[in-house]
Amino acid sequence: MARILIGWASRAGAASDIAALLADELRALGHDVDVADLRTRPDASSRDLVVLGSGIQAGQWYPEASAWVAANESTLSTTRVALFNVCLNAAQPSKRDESLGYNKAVLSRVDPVALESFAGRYAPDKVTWFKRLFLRTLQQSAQDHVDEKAVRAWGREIVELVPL
Ligand SMILES: Cc1cc2nc3c(=O)[nH]c(=O)nc-3n(C[C@H](O)[C@H](O)[C@H](O)COP(=O)(O)O)c2cc1C
Repeated sequence: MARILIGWASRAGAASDIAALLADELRALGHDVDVADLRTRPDASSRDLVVLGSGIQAGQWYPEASAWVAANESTLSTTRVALFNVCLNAAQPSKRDESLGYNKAVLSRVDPVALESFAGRYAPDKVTWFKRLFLRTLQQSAQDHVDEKAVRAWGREIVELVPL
């Protein structure tokens, strides 16, 4: 049984839903899983695997996720880490490199065993007027691409990387 922390940062709920799906999958495999909003500054120590995920705005992880990674850099350097982001570009296979590229800033601080980008959702009612203006320039309408099967499959993949 592995001790696993899944930390997430979310605005529209896609990254937190994905974190919950991963937790469900890993618990079903018999692992000990804590799931935490990174704003609560969870403890990274004594974990066999730390899974970190953030939604993306303007090509960046959310600030609380980047801040938590910076604050825990030294613990993470001796821990197996898997990273994922959640964005709309990931819904388009032709934009996979761009989507994975949104993890770049975090990669300067951690060396993950796995890296993923999941397709998220856009819910206009969860976005402020000012940010909707930004998105309109990207021509986005309401959409939900969260793919439960893909998320659960990645969960099974990353736990295989933990020697037991
Ligand atoms: C203001 C704003 C900026 C965004 N910028 C990007 C972007 O640069 N690239 C992208 O692929 N998706 C972008 N998105 C889409 C989000 O990444 C998507 O809604 C994702 O589901 C967010 O994760 P969350 O639901 O956990 O907050 C943006 C969304 C908003 C509201």
